[in-house]
Amino acid sequence: MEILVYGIGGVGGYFGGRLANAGLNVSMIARGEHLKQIQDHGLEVESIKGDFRVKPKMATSDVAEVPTPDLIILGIKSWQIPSVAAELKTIIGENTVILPLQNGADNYEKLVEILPKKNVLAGLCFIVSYVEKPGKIKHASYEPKIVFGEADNSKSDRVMQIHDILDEAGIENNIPDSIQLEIWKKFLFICTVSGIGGLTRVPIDKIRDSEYLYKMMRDSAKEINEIGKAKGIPLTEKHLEMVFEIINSQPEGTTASTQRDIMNGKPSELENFNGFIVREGEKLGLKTPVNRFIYECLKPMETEARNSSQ
Ligand SMILES: NC(=O)C1=CN([C@@H]2O[C@H](COP(=O)(O)OP(=O)(O)OC[C@H]3O[C@@H](n4cnc5c(N)ncnc54)[C@H](OP(=O)(O)O)[C@@H]3O)[C@@H](O)[C@H]2O)C=CC1
Ligand SMILES: CC(C)(CO)C(=O)C(=O)O
Repeated sequence: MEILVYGIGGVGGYFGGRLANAGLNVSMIARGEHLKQIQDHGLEVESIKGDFRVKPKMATSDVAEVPTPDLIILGIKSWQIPSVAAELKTIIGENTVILPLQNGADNYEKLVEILPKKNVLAGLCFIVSYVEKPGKIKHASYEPKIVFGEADNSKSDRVMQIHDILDEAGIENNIPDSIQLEIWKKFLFICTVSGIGGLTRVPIDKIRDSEYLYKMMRDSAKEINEIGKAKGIPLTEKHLEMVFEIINSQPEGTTASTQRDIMNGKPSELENFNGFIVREGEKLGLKTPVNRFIYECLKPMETEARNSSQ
């Protein structure tokens, strides 16, 4: 099986690295100094699950150079999906399967606006990892896991085959009964903590310590839950409570990856998180005042981050 991992950051680098290290045919799309280091010295992964260095079958910045992939794993940020999907359209084969691992609730929908539905799966992942320096990925904490499935949640031969490959590479994975519910459960958590975390610029324990901010976080989560429900996702009050159990059990100092991007003045997934909730609320006729407040407060900084990264 030919596997292409597009985007060798925290997520693509860890999971792509594990697959390559298991001896699978993995090609990697990276760029700049990171690509050069991977080409010259292989990809280094320092992980709480064991360190390794691996030479992928190919590392390039040009998708046209890679063999037609059977499986493409997307390790890019969610706002990069439209441009990357347009690029992939030129190289996929009849049976290529594309697996997105991004945070965000509408990555599948964005992909199928550009790519044939039959080529696209839905998915997400759990890990805390990042590019420590060009050529090196650091997996700092969290038991890594991929959750994925067909859009109709059928246990097709191809998802079972991917499940076997992930198992072979020692990557914990799960094909749930409803991938849409799993995506929204994670989104409910990540959107809740990232927006308010990015705005207050403090870790989760400091937000928990403030009665005012904790209530604001709950109100934000309630709005996200309502939007999900209105879109037909079987979210309930139980899911809201589960998210707050997770929030309440996070150790001191915890920040989410999107919150860190916001705090570091980098382009972030703000548009795909709180911005998405605001726009969906408008479409559905549901008010989202807390998410709008967070979004509008962070938007000028996001615009500046994007302008200065070009
Ligand atoms: N990191 C984490 O711990 C977790 C992240 N997630 C989610 O996973 C997704 C990916 O996040 P993460 O891995 O942290 O992001 P990173 O920024 O670490 O990785 C994205 C990578 O894609 C590369 N890339 C983007 N466009 C191109 C291109 N055209 N050509 C070549 N390379 C490209 C980037 O390169 P460059 O740096 O040059 O732009 C970067 O190396 C996000 O949706 C995030 O929310 C989910 C769970 C945990
Ligand atoms: C919450 C966590 C660490 C789980 O994978 C995550 O997705 C993120 O920080 O982006």
